[in-house]
Amino acid sequence: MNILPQVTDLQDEPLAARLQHHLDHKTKPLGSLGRLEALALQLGLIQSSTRPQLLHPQLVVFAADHGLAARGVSAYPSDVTWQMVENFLSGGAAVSVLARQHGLALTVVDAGVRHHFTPRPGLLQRKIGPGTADMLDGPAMSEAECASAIETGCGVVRSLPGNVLIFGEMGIGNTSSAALLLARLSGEPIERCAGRGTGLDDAALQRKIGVLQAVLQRHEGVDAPLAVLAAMGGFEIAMMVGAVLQAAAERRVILVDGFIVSAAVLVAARLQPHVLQRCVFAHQSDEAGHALMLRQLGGQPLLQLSLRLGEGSGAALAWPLLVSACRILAEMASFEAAGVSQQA
Ligand SMILES: Cc1cc2ncn([C@H]3O[C@H](COP(=O)(O)O)[C@@H](O)[C@H]3O)c2cc1C
Ligand SMILES: O=C(O)c1cccnc1
Repeated sequence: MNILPQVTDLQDEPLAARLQHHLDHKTKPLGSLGRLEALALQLGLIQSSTRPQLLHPQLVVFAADHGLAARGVSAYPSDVTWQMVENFLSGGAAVSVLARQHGLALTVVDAGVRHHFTPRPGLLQRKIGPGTADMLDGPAMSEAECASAIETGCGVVRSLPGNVLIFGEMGIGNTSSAALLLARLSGEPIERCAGRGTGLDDAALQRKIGVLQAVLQRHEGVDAPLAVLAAMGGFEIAMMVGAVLQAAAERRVILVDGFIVSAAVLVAARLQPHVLQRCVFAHQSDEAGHALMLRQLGGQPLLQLSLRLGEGSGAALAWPLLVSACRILAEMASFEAAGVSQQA
């Protein structure tokens, strides 16, 4: 593979101090805007500015199918992947509604759905293959396919305008991939990483865990992030790894959705740790394993709404908080300017 995008350290003590000074002198008790203040500071550091501005936010949904889905790890059939892609494009999915509500440009990327789509606006055809292979039999994808997916993800980000990327995904079976990536990269037992996904009952969840255990055994000794991604990832996840690396290298803000997007961030962060400085974690999904994933990433989610959908829905819901954080920095008066008395 060509060289991965390089992600530099954003640490800038003088700028952080200036941002904190601005926040501390706004007309409010010290620290009273809580997490919004930390968010404002992070956005300022990403953009190297005391007046960060969010321009042309792009919501990008990566979609692909998974060979492992044939093993009964999801409550829904693989056909739902392409059917939901059609639904995203015709405007009827949750993420379509939320993108419309918030004025977010929505792009769907076919990273490897087992279906032929007719070309249309809003759809990028970037198929690596017709779904991954069954990872119980061998690697989900070859190293060449994995590299191609990562490079394609980089290219998708390069082709989009603006300074904010909001990532979402669609792919029946992909909570399995995400759980496997978490288990192998963190060393945590699969029982702590895997969840009900689209809504498995207790018995089906136990069967899913059994399948995932067998997958981990099949790929025993595979530890390097890119090898783990090829063995147990998905085309949409690998493409998101590239997209995250590229967005981070360009110092764009990355708004992370739920469990599956977080798994892509986990892989990207193992390759380039400073990626995490650009990531805002939108919410903590109800998918079991996401809390553990966020701990691994050192990420504090903005929202906790018991969502367990994916698509980028949680990220779209968190978007206005980023806008508010920027506007607080830009528009709120200081004690001095407003003539308000400071702490006694
Ligand atoms: C109708 C429908 C819409 C969805 N939108 C996102 N997902 C979510 O569910 C899938 C992951 O769960 P699992 O690993 O159990 O298959 C992903 O496609 C994810 O985005 C959906 C799932 C369904 C059924
Ligand atoms: O958190 C997610 O992204 C998620 C959870 C369940 C199903 N699909 C996605």
